[in-house]
Amino acid sequence: MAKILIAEDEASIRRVLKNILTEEDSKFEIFEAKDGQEAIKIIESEKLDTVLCDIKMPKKDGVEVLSYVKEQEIDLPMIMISGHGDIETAVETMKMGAFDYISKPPDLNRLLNTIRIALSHNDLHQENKKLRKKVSKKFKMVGESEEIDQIKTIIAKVAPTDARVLITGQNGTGKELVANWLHEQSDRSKKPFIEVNCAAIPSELIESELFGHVKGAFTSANKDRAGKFEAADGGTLFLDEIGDMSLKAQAKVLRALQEHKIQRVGSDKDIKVDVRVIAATNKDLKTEIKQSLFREDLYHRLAVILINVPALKDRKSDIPLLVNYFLESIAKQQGVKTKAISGKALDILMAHDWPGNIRELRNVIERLMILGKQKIDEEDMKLYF
Ligand SMILES: Nc1ncnc2c1ncn2[C@@H]1O[C@H](COP(=O)(O)OP(=O)(O)OP(=O)(O)O)[C@@H](O)[C@H]1O
Repeated sequence: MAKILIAEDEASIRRVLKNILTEEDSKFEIFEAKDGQEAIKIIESEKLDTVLCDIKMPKKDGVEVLSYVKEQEIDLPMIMISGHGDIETAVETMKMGAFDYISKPPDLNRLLNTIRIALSHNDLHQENKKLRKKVSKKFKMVGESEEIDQIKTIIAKVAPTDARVLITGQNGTGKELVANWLHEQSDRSKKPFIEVNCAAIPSELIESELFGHVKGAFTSANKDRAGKFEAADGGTLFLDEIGDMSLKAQAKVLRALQEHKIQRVGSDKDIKVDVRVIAATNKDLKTEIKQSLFREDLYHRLAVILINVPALKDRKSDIPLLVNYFLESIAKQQGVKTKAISGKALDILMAHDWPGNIRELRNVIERLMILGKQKIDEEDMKLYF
């Protein structure tokens, strides 16, 4: 069953379009949005097959909705509807990647034809689309604060280059998300993104984990094994919690970065690797360097570009958006109806300092989705604050 969104501010046109579409196929599931903001919400929460999108709309116009779809890399054919005055804009939207545009008043045959083609385009791209959805959903970066905007701008500039990036920030702020975005927006996106959590691997195993080993290198090495550097060849290696890496492993990573070569543990054979390294830490590496716990030369190799992801308490204006996003995404995950939240309950969330940052916020919302009332209120909040 195809899901179609009609984004149009004029109720009468919405009604006409809806009638045309349901007459064409009673199995079409039609969604309606009366402005661009609503359209984006529906695009985020529904697996749509196509959108009929008016160019002139309040709040966010059709061009902004299209930009959103493109920025988020959502594979969704956008059919733009243009009025008299905005044919030129309609042509512009085609350049931006709109699927097609039709003029108002829409010609019935052309409208239905365009929708048919858009839907068959979807069939062809089904597999691809599923993959994309997975990516865009998993890596969605919600937030409109200046801080998040700045991070998105840096990512867009840095991602296509091979520059190494060091991401700093407290736990749960979204460092891994930033690393994922850098990979997804780079030319390496079709190649692997390999993550190593340096804090979770015992120091005696980290070298073998990163560089692999040959049979007999140590007692339990009963066969040759490639490490993460080799696994990430052509792609991106994300070294999370790099501040926890042993000095010995740091020396080896430094060599790998300088020479683009590694050696498996127990072997002196060089293996060439083409890997972009992105590292993250919640530690202050400058202090670690002073205490001789982190190599300064490695720091300079890693921190070509520095991205600091701010704590949630320093960008509280993003909380309402994040709350809505988590309410909807968790509801979808659990296959239940989403919940509303009262103004007072939201005030309580805004007043909290979120030491566990976005991860903590997500957990609280998840619990509220299970235990809270259909409209989450102050009473429900008493469970947590
Ligand atoms: N801007 C955001 N929009 C939506 N979800 C976010 C955002 N930032 C973080 N998240 C979500 O919050 C959780 C924590 O983020 P992430 O794992 O990237 O943080 P981190 O800084 O790498 O944490 P740690 O240092 O503990 O590894 C994840 O589920 C992530 O998807």
